[in-house]
Amino acid sequence: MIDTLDDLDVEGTTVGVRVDINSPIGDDGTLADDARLRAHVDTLSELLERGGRVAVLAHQGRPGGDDFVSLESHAERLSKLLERPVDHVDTTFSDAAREAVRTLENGDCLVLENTRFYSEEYMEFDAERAAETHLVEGLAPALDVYVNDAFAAAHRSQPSLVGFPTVLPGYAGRVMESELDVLGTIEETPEPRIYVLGGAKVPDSIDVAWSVLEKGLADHVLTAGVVGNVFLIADGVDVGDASSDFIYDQGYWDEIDRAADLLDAYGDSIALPRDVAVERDGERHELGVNALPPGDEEAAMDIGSSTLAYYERLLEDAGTVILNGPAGVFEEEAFATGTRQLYGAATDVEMSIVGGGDTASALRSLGVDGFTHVSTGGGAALRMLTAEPLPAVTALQDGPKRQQPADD
Ligand SMILES: Nc1ncnc2c1ncn2[C@@H]1O[C@H](COP(=O)(O)OP(=O)(O)OP(=O)(O)O)[C@@H](O)[C@H]1O
Ligand SMILES: O=C(O)[C@H](O)COP(=O)(O)O
Repeated sequence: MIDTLDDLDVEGTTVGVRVDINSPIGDDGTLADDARLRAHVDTLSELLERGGRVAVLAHQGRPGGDDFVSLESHAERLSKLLERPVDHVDTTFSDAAREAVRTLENGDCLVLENTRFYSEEYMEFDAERAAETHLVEGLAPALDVYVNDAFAAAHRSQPSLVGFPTVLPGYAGRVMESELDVLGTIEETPEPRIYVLGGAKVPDSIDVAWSVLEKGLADHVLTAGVVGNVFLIADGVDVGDASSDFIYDQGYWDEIDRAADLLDAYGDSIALPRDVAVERDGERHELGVNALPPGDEEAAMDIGSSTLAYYERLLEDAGTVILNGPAGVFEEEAFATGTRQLYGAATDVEMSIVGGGDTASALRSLGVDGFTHVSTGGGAALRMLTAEPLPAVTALQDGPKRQQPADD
């Protein structure tokens, strides 16, 4: 059982709120897309309107990456979205950070610096050990309670996610609550249950396929995108040099053996593309798998229309469909057809769940909506869709194991 904001007496309480606003960053090093910030507006507004004193904690990027930047521009954007001043503090758990948190008044909000600027935050710990990190020991004394709204990072067992709820009373924010409501009950969703696995994260998709087929969660797994191409190769189809080289370059060659093992074990439940679309003379051109391989330069960029018809027929009988990753290179209009149509057909299923933040923004750009639930998380949603526990959720469930360090 996890406490939510309904269980929290907010007025006058200093709340550390972990959000996931890890976002695309432009060439100038500032925020380029605010979709993830918008997702947390309900939680933050509610806490502020109820008289909370809010210190926002978040990570941005990974060390060494171009998107590993300060949260200053995130704070500026949050200020506009929340329609109130939101200060940015350029440290996370120093004296200055604690002082800024302690001087918050009811209804005030500040953003602490990128948690991953400190090396401990890029490590995975068990919850007890995470509670002993500099970040948690340094900041917890200035907080009364901890709210975790960062569903999209909940598959990480990093200090800001599992350490704070070990020393402070922990609550799920509104994003976390709604994600858990839907994704935490995947085993109870209407059957038959179909998983559609597309996109380019082949190892993750094969992990999901193994897990959901082994556990009997999936009645069918439909493959598309690069995942579909890997399954075609595993089934003995020559998808051509261009697609094979792409799979090899991504380091996914070993995945073909894993896909073949999966076909041996659960072949009857796994659907493979029956045709693919390539670019020929500058246009979309469809080829049945029997007509493969295509020309040397022609990559399989989308599923074709007979695959779509086949998958749509399977979806007609589904009670629940869970989708992750696009069916093709949706960024190019000629190859967006598979994603638009397949995801469109999924909206007619009684329960339709989309896992994966990037897929969600792709769907918005393609004008497809009407799903039962679109998750804010990529890796976290995938893990939940296999009915595996998430460390940050377990830490909230377990509750504080010991007293928070004393305020000085
Ligand atoms: N047949 C294909 N060949 C090459 N690239 C493909 C093909 N099908 C899909 N893609 C690419 O896959 C990418 C998206 O895959 P990915 O697995 O990262 O999905 P995602 O929705 O971004 O996942 P998440 O939200 O979990 O990050 C897109 O950029 C798309 O162009
Ligand atoms: O974007 C995400 O999936 C989350 O913010 C987690 O980020 P990470 O994969 O860098 O831990």
